[in-house]
Amino acid sequence: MYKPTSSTVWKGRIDAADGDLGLRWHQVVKPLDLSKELPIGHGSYAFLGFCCDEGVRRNQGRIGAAQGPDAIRQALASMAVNLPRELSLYDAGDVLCADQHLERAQEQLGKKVTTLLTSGYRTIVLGGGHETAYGHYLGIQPVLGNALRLGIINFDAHFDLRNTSPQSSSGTPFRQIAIAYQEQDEKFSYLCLGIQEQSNTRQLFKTAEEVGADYVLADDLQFGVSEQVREKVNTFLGEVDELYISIDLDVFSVAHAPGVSAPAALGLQPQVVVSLLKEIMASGKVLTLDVVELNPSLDRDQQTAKLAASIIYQAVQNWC
Ligand SMILES: N=CN[C@@H](CCC(=O)O)C(=O)O
Ligand SMILES: [Mn+2]
Ligand SMILES: [Mn+2]
Repeated sequence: MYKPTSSTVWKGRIDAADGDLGLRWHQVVKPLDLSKELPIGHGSYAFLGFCCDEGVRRNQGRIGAAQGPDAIRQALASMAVNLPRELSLYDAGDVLCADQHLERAQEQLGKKVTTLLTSGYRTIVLGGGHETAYGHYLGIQPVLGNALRLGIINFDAHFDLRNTSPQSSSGTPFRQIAIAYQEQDEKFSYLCLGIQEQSNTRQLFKTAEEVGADYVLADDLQFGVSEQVREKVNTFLGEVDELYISIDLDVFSVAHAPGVSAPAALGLQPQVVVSLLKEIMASGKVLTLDVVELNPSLDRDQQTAKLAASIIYQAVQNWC
């Protein structure tokens, strides 16, 4: 169910003649074995893979996202090191989903996320289908003090608020979280950015309204970030104490992200997402982040994996 990362995945170009100034991420990432006692994180970044596409299978999608974490690592390997000096990168290995036991794998993911967060790391979970989000949330929840309000921002073409009956899947994580809030009689603070109108049924829009989900349509993000959208995001940021950011790669146009289960013909341009993401990361409220739904078997020349890696790079560079 858990395996520390293999050192062979972090490899890439070496600019030996440039010394420290020529370093890339594969030369500085350190392994972190979560089955042992952890050094204090001091705000360093820890990658944790969730090798799972059981939720995608249950959601009638195209499986292959279980191979996502290693494909993202390979693309991250060649990122240039421009990190603040005191911060380090760690790879905390992978949680695996065995024998279609999705719920067990999500619990395991949650435990590992809790361990990392309580030890002072900034977690970056590498999915996995979007079922990653419910496991991720299980790990965040115990870390929040009673007085702290969690906000969830999901960059996604889809609400992922499907009914959990007959079973949970990659289409249900935010419904599962909404139910958890409802059971506690607390407000569910969820903002979904990049919704494709034609890919979400009237039932999903109705559920979004019922659970109090807010959203911005992809149509309203096609030509940059308007003042209206910026205001909506800033109002949301102002109402919460901690943020969980989830980035489903199918929010991007298929021209940029072909390697996903459900590609979006009218998806977003990467630069629009990056500019919003930078502002959100700079809020000082981001606790943890995931990037999900990469299916390397559907990718084209690592295009989607490289986009995932570039998004993670931008998140790290702008994480305050
Ligand atoms: N993770 C969510 N996936 C989408 C899939 C849509 C599709 O298959 O077209 C959803 O459930 O809405
Ligand atoms: Mn999704
Ligand atoms: Mn999606």
